[in-house]
Amino acid sequence: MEVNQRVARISAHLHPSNPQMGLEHPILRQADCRAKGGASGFKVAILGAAGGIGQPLALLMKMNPLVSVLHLYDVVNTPGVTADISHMDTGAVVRGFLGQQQLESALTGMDLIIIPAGVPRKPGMTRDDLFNINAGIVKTLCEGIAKCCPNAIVNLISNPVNSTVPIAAEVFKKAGTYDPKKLLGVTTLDVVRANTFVAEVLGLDPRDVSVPVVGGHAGVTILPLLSQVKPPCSFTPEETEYLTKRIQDGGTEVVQAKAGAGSATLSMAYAAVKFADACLRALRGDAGIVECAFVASEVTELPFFASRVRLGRQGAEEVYQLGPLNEYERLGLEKAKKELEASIQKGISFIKK
Ligand SMILES: NC(=O)C1=CN([C@@H]2O[C@H](COP(=O)(O)OP(=O)(O)OC[C@H]3O[C@@H](n4cnc5c(N)ncnc54)[C@H](O)[C@@H]3O)[C@@H](O)[C@H]2O)C=CC1
Ligand SMILES: O=C([O-])CC(=O)C(=O)O
Repeated sequence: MEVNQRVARISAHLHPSNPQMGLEHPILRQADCRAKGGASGFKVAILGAAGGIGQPLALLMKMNPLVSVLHLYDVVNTPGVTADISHMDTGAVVRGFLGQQQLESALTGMDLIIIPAGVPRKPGMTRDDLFNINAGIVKTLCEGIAKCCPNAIVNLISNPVNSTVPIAAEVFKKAGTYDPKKLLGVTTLDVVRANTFVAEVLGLDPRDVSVPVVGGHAGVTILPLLSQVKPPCSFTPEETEYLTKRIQDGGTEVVQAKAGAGSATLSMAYAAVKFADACLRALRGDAGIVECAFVASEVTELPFFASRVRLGRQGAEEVYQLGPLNEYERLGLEKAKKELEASIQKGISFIKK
């Protein structure tokens, strides 16, 4: 076949959102290459991929050997981010999608959807102050998921997580696609921080420390269970107070340090990849994978709660009880539940109203 004919044929097969489209490469076009791509592994989409979390998250997911196809969706800047990341010499094939009209193409066929879309906090704001903007964004994205990939596992990062997870659940219920096991609010950053701060106090390597963090993802709803730290250890009342507060205020610490330039992005991308990788290993069939996440729950009287969950092919296949709490943690739990109840209700009402 003449090169010109071949290029014409291949151009017709290029995805309309391919960021390479319009770039005139000499003689050989991208789709003209012999690589098949996506032969084995999972298909992952990041929604909000051009943002502060989205970009490093995309970078790290492109490095994950379990990912065969990586879709990057945002309402701005995905062509540049996609072109950039697609040059990394790792296995995943990267495709970019820009704007609402390409949302369905971005979602179709995906196994795992990670959502860091939405506005971040500025100093003086609570996560709940983001509700008015982010609730609508999460609703639209979840409507797309219900339509195009209703069986995908969803990792929801957008704040306020305590309300956006109930919003997503209501959207899926309305569409008749809700599977509570597959909707997971990402609270891994709380665990990552807790491991780091506890390791600092104990003089250990953070990689050797595991702290369960339960409840939710905002202020007092973030409840580290310091009585259940592994390796087993004990804390003075002062250490307990310091650690609990620092873990609960970890997000605000970063928001203040960034002084108006957003909230945690790099540590969040790290945490999101840690969690997404656990979900992918579970999808592959690995046994014994346990992570904390904000999920539909019967652990308390609230319909959603963060606790340790066992991940499997279906998502959060088992939600673990909290285990024995000390007096400090019991008091913390009561405070957490009060605030959580209102945030969950706010999310549900946003869709039901
Ligand atoms: N769960 C957690 O532990 C954490 C959650 N977050 C939350 O993650 C969210 C994102 O934070 P950043 O990346 O720092 O914000 P950012 O503003 O840097 O990026 C957000 C991205 O979302 C995109 N976006 C806006 N509307 C969209 C839509 N309708 N569809 C797709 N994309 C859309 C924006 O264009 C932007 O690229 C915030 O809500 C933040 O509060 C942040 C840190 C930790
Ligand atoms: O604090 C924020 O707004 C972002 C966030 O959720 C975190 O860093 O934990």
